[in-house]
Amino acid sequence: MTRIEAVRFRPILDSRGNKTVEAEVSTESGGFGRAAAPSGASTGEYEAIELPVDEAIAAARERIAPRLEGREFAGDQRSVDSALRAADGTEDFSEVGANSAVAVSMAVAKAAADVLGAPLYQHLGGAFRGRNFPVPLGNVVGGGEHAADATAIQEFLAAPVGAPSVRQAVFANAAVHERVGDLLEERGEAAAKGDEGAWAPSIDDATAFEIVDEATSDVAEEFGFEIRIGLDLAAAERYDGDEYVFGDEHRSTAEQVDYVADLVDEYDLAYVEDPLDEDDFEAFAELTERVGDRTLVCGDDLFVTNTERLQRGIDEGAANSILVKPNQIGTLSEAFDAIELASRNGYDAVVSHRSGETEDATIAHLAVATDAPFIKTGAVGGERTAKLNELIRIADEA
Ligand SMILES: C=C(OP(=O)(O)O)C(=O)O
Ligand SMILES: [Mg+2]
Repeated sequence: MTRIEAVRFRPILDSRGNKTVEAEVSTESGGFGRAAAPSGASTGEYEAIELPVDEAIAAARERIAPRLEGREFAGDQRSVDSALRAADGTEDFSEVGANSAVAVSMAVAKAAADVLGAPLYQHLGGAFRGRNFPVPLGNVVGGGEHAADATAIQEFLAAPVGAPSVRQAVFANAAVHERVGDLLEERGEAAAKGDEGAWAPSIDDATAFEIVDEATSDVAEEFGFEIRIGLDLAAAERYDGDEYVFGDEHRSTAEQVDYVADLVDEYDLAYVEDPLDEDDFEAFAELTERVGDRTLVCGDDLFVTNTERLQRGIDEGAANSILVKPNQIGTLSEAFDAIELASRNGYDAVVSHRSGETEDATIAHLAVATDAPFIKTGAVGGERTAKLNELIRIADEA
């Protein structure tokens, strides 16, 4: 296995036009990997810390590069990720920035795959991976922290659970997105797009449900397989410490549980992410008890890809699914650990993009490498299709 020779950093643009960290890793044998950190807008309180980009890069040059260059082997991802932890020395990567750490962690994995001459998913997951593909959850209408003056619920997702292939699932989500656009136009609702490429019309959540329900039914009929609806309520952003405030609606915690449980039944939801506040394991557990047999109750801000928080959730029955965002925790090894802990305990992992993204397609490989049952990475837009098209390519070649 080959030693890391050099680690370089530069600021590049993300999809919101903000600066983000790109890392490049080269190995003594000529292997090369490049990766970039994504960035959230509706970030969880317990996520690893994203530092201002120039600060993160300066810290990484000073603290990360010397610990890896000439010392670590590219193929030994766990040792590399431990070195990143040691270079930082905090629990939350607040010294070097989770943005620097995750960019390096992913770039090292790509360099190691390059050395092997194997696709990244195979380096990460082994020779027997590449047969199963995640169901892509496609954001078709949204607001919340991702768009101003749009729906209160952050993401309305198409969930093509009946698709016979990942390619058909990806195309179906794009078709739902297009159909939603047509329906909005028919209603005279001019709509811009939010950060993830979803339509961001100035309509209330009830109207969005009508439109997404119609669009998913139309496209399901056209494609000939089942397409359900999922949601990311991003409820921590809507909880004021006393009530949930979604548009004009104010709800107590008990009312929020009732509201989401009713939505699950009314719209046959396949998936509800962050339906409740990130500190309220108990209310999560109550909702999961009520609807967990027929829908995925997924923790994003609740778990922040952190195995300690996930273990607490498992112990308390708080959910049955976890969102996995490598930059929430800072290393690929720890994202892997979260997925493994989840699957050992019957939790479905949903590997996820962030609202601020780049062309980096690592998460597509991560999902295939871990046999994750779902991936959430938008429906349209170049930084989203980078991952979706990568899935199609992997499926083609695998
Ligand atoms: C992808 C999401 O958004 P962000 O990256 O803004 O946290 C999410 O909340 O699931
Ligand atoms: Mg979320």
